[in-house]
Amino acid sequence: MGKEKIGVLLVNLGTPDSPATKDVRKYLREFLMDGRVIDIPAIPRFILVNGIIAPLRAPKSAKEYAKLWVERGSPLKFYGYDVRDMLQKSLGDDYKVTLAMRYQNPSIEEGLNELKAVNVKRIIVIPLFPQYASASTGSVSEKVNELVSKWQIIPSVAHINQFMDHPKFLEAFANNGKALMEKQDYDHVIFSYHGLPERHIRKGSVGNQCQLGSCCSVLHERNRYCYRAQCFYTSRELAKRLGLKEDGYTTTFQSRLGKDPWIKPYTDEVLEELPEKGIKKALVFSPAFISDCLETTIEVGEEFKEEFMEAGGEVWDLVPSLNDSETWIECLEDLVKTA
Ligand SMILES: C=CC1=C(C)c2cc3[nH]c(cc4nc(cc5[nH]c(cc1n2)c(C)c5CCC(=O)O)C(CCC(=O)O)=C4C)c(C)c3C=C
Ligand SMILES: [Fe+2]
Ligand SMILES: [Fe+2]
Repeated sequence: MGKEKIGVLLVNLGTPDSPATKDVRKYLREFLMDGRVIDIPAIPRFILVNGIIAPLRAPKSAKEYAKLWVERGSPLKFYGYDVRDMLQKSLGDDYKVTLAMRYQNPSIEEGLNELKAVNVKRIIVIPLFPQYASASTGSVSEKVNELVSKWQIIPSVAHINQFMDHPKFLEAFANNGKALMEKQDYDHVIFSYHGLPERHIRKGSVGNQCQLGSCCSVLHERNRYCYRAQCFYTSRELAKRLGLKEDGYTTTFQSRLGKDPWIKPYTDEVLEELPEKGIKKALVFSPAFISDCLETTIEVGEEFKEEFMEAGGEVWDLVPSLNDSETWIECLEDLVKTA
């Protein structure tokens, strides 16, 4: 009998199969029909997603995806494969590493089946989201549990549910920022995270103690899975590594969808006010994403840049994501080995 392996399942959010409107519509439908993403009852959700959001949004999003697409496809996916291969190489033959996407392809079912085929004795699931949110991390864990629970033999499964405080994660992002800071002086640094409806934070708040205000500026035992508090914590830790003073950076939230209030401050509102305060050269991090994707390259790198320039700004530089950096692979290796 060969030596039993440990399985590692890396899971990112997902991306359409192509930038064609029909594929983007299919992706949006699967994504937004997840009850952890649009958290309303299934029938109104079905009507909202299939009757309004997916048909209206798909053509516009498809144009954005066309700008993002390169010869190898969507960065979220091709960097995912590169990272899988690099991690497999550094972990060696005692492990089997697979990549999956929560929505579309390669599916979580395919990823798990690859691990089942080599009869892994244990599975370590790493949702590729630095900060915990029910809509991202929680959804991946729920899907993995649902699928594995149907297996005849259920292996032990460990879920890594956040890694925003891992020293290698912070070092990898800080290094990418420092490389730009060596070439250019910036007036201010913005840490722009994916947003969430405020309701999601309230629902996940232990004892309803989150007021969505300054309470999130301290991370402690009771709020340690508050997404907003984890984002502020990530900014503080990155700021320390970059040598920034408290007034040298701002934490903001982007990518609102729908009319409900999302967590504040909003990136687009903050950036418009910066030039009149004398902040004309901005460096922008997107530390909720481990690889370049639509929300970083297009939304931050192009759309926000245009808005900043129109408001009187001069420099708006996006820090590249972790992608296939060595320090990021070391972070993943350590997460696996200490799981
Ligand atoms: C960082 C983790 C993410 C959380 C939390 C999250 C929540 C969330 N997202 C939407 C709606 C959309 N997000 C879209 C793209 C997108 N979202 C994440 C990550 C998180 N989302 C990533 C990595 C991406 C990019 C994927 C890529 O292919 O590059 C989109 C699709 C793009 C668009 O049409 O603008 C939507 C829609 C909601 C509603 C939500 C929480 C409630
Ligand atoms: Fe999203
Ligand atoms: Fe909070």
